[in-house]
Amino acid sequence: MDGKQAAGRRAADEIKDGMTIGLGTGSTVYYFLEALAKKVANGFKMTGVATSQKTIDLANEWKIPMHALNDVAKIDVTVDGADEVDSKLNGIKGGGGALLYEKLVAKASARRIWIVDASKKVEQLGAFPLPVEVVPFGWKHVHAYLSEKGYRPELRYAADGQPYVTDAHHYILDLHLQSIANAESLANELDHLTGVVEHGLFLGMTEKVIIGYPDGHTETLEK
Ligand SMILES: O=C[C@H](O)[C@H](O)[C@H](O)COP(=O)(O)O
Repeated sequence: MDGKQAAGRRAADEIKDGMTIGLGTGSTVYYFLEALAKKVANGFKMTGVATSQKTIDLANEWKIPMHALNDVAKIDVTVDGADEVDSKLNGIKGGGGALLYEKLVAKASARRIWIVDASKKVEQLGAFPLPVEVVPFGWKHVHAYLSEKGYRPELRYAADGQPYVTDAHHYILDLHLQSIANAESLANELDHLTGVVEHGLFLGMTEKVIIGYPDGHTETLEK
């Protein structure tokens, strides 16, 4: 077992029969979905709302019942991964490119739980490159602006050498900041920048973080 598996399995214990559950994206969420699929196979009733095409594909393969976000009135709890988490439960997400749909699903959720391994715990956010989702039209001008600000943006590429395209058909600029002194102010700046659709700063957007360790034990941080 690794830390991701421990956290993913532990999060499945939080799910109650009849819930509508936001399903995050990534390699840690994979283990949560695996545990959820076992519950469903044993007769557990639930509805999932996915945050990416990758998660829809996995859920379909594992016969987890799904609805689109527009088809549910509310989500009881969302379980998602994160790339970095600080002690105030603020985080960076979007390493897998799913930040926009993840933020939409998180905002529609009554409760949010993040599942991570211990490597994701940080003193200060920013060593992980901050993903910024931008519209392809004129993206070079947004890149130039962010460069001038000293944010060291880098266009994300896919394995085929083409720009990485998100599920919502946007590009991603990863900001190589090293550390973020004032996350609120940076989030506010990015929120108001024309051409930016969303960014990976998730501030005050989770109530619980489950940290998994290689020996299988977990630690929970709560607000
Ligand atoms: O866009 C991807 C998501 O924000 C993921 O939840 C995040 O990148 C963590 O992924 P993983 O669990 O694979 O490290």
